Amino acid sequence: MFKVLVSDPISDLGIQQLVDAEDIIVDKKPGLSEDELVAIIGEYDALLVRSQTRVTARIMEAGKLLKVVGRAGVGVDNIDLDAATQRGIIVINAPDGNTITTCEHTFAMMMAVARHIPQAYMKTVNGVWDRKSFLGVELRNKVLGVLGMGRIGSEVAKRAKAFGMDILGYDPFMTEERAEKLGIKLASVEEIVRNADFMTVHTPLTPETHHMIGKDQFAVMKPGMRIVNCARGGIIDEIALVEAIDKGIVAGAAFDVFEVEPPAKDHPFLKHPKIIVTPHLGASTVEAQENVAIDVSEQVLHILRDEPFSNAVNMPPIPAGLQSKLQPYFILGEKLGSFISQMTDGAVQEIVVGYSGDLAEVDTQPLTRYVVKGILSHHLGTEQVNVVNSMHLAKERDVNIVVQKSHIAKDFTNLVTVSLRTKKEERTVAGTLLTGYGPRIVQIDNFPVDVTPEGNLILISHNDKPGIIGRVGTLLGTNDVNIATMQVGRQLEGGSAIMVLRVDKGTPKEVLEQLTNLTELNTAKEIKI
Ligand SMILES: NC(=O)C1=CN([C@@H]2O[C@H](COP(=O)(O)OP(=O)(O)OC[C@H]3O[C@@H](n4cnc5c(N)ncnc54)[C@H](O)[C@@H]3O)[C@@H](O)[C@H]2O)C=CC1
Ligand SMILES: O=C(O)C(=O)COP(=O)(O)O
Repeated sequence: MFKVLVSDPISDLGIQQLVDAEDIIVDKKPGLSEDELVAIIGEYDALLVRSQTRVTARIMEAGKLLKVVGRAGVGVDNIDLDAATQRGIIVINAPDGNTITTCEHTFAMMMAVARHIPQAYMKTVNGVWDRKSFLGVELRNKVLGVLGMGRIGSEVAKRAKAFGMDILGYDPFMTEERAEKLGIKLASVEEIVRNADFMTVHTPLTPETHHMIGKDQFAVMKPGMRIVNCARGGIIDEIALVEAIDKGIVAGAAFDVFEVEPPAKDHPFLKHPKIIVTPHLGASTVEAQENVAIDVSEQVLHILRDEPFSNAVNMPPIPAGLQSKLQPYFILGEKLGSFISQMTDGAVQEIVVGYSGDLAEVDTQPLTRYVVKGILSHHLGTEQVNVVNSMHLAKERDVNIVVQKSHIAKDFTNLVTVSLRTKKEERTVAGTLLTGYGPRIVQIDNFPVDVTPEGNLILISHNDKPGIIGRVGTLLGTNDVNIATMQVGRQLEGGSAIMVLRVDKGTPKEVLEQLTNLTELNTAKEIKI
């Protein structure tokens, strides 16, 4: 049974699939403080949030069972991603569900600031019939600057065209072709600031976008500009904006978000006649809330059930086509990692992963994470290591990871080779996926073998001399260790050789020691997969 904690107001309909799932218990406890969350998070496998809950390192530290933090929305700036990655907690968001809703709120704000709607409403309901103070402007034929041309920015641009606006867009990832398709002109921040009549921001808040519109930009801004921020507080410098309005540079501003939320009671925006505000309502429609909750619940279910999932924020995304191609190899990669780490002595210094054949053609980075997970799990424990933090944990321990690719895979269509270098030795295993048979280890060091990496194994290195197999069999038999299968590999008759035995249960330490005392037997290691 998995326990899911919902700590922000999230659509009931959206999380219904979690509530209905037989293996899930959902607890809804919105509005908890950090201390309250720390006190209870230990019993939960998943945490679902919106933007109110700050998911801090302390909360994740206390979340001993926590596998996933699901954000029912886009921005994850309320979640300590580094802490999550270090602890192997997957953070997912729901990036598509609130795009249109937030785009529409942006237009509501743009129209409202152009026509002074909130100010006019206040006067009217207070009994003042004032038709002189609220002369507005049209959107038609105006230049709209859009900073951040992602999902929301692009939708804003499309709709702005219907209003007859000319659009200047800035986004470091925007290509000329895409700009042309959207019917907008690419421009720099400075060009937008100097030329736009309206400006709207749709970037995440990052060190790069923090105060990207500040004193310097207001100094060269086209007088009379109107500014909308439905993205994140802090992209526009709040103090510099108030100054720019008071100097007559900016004609008006509409903000849905603040540098600190909720803003202090004496925040300069709250009483300013030319600034209109909403309390972070960009994503607040029935439709968007259902969409994001459905999306995030679906992925949380996949993660808890160990199924393929999407929208992880602290892991590079795997395109769907690649995911289906690599998926069968994930188990092979992890088993190879586990196998080699158990057969190698000493602290790991370097991992070399080789991909040959068809695998050389694709992005194998996700698969490398599984190999590294398999290796590190042996040393750090399976609870501590997963595909989110495996590369991070390796880096933290100064383990060098080298990936090599070759189109030639000897006798196999695909081959994954893993070499481990420690202070003491360097060992290698190679494996492949046999259609219909699953993962196979086909090489251990220089010895060709055919081993199914599963269950209790004993890896023996010995000299290829008559009688050795019999002696091993007798010793194990005497100690009640039943051999299920046996594989022997050698390169030269009479030379060094290896034996891989699958046995029905774990082999006691004393029996392994007795094995190494047999004549012509060099080492014996237990490997559990
Ligand atoms: N007010 C609200 O309730 C809501 C706010 N948001 C916020 O809106 C923002 C945009 O959301 P989406 O469009 O869904 O995200 P997105 O990821 O699709 O788009 C963000 C775009 O910003 C661009 N970008 C990043 N750094 C930049 C920089 N330095 N200069 C210019 N562009 C830069 C990216 O290349 C990307 O295209 C996010 O911050 C999100 O959290 C989203 C939904 C609701
Ligand atoms: O999705 C986002 O980034 C938002 O800002 C929406 O926030 P909310 O879920 O309404 O608290």
